[in-house]
Amino acid sequence: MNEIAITVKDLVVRYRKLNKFSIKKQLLKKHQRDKGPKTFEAIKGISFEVPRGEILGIIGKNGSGKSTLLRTLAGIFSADEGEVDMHGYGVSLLSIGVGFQKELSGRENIYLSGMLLGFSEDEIKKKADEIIEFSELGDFVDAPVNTYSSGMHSKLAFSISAILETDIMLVDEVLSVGDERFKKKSYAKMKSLISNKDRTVVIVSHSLGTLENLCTSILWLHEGEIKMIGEPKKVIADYREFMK
Ligand SMILES: Nc1ncnc2c1ncn2[C@@H]1O[C@H](COP(=O)(O)OP(=O)(O)OP(=O)(O)O)[C@@H](O)[C@H]1O
Repeated sequence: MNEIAITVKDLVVRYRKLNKFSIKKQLLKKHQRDKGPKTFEAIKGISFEVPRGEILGIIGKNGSGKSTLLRTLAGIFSADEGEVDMHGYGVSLLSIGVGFQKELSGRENIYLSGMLLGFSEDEIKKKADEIIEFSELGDFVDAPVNTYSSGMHSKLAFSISAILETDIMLVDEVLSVGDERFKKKSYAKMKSLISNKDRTVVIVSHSLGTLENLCTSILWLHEGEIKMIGEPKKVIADYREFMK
């Protein structure tokens, strides 16, 4: 089966650079004209394809563009140039710190996130108890999310995406969510989600050992460009050598 789940073609993603605000300059009324380009290119025209069922790991040093790429695949950022095609598959992003309405309760956010992922209210209702149980939030599930600790926040985020399974799962560094026990539990859950041969997974992580175990292919991103893509052992070995 050689079906393609994700196509990325000549993708460019830019951030707008904010003018630095300086109180000192304001006070001295010294306005300096901002020189140089107004945008920063985080992804510089990359192309690759992910076949259905593949588990693609993305590695690269800090600031190389991994999260930017993942968020573009998730549709949170849009391409400034080029294109991203998820071929009509349902996509969810497992990530810490995105997507909750903080004044709403955990339970309300389960419904909201589920609907944003394209599930019906009935489908979410059927899975809600399982999500709450997996998240270990207990009664806190009915408290506003802005009262949660960061650990509770990420446990809920993980549980929603992990229980409401989608065809394509994008995973951003959540392999280390919560305390030791939850970490083990979420890793096991990830493994079972990944083991579904129809599911396509893209994982961003700095845990090279974990990626080598989980992934069928690795993409090494370097300063917004693809340095290497291919067999996990080979790419990770070269990356380790490079990072020495
Ligand atoms: N909101 C933003 N505005 C401007 N520049 C940004 C913004 N977010 C990220 N960048 C820049 O884009 C580049 C890529 O960032 P990104 O977060 O994608 O890197 P990363 O590979 O995920 O890094 P890390 O391993 O540290 O998580 C970095 O140079 C970063 O400074």
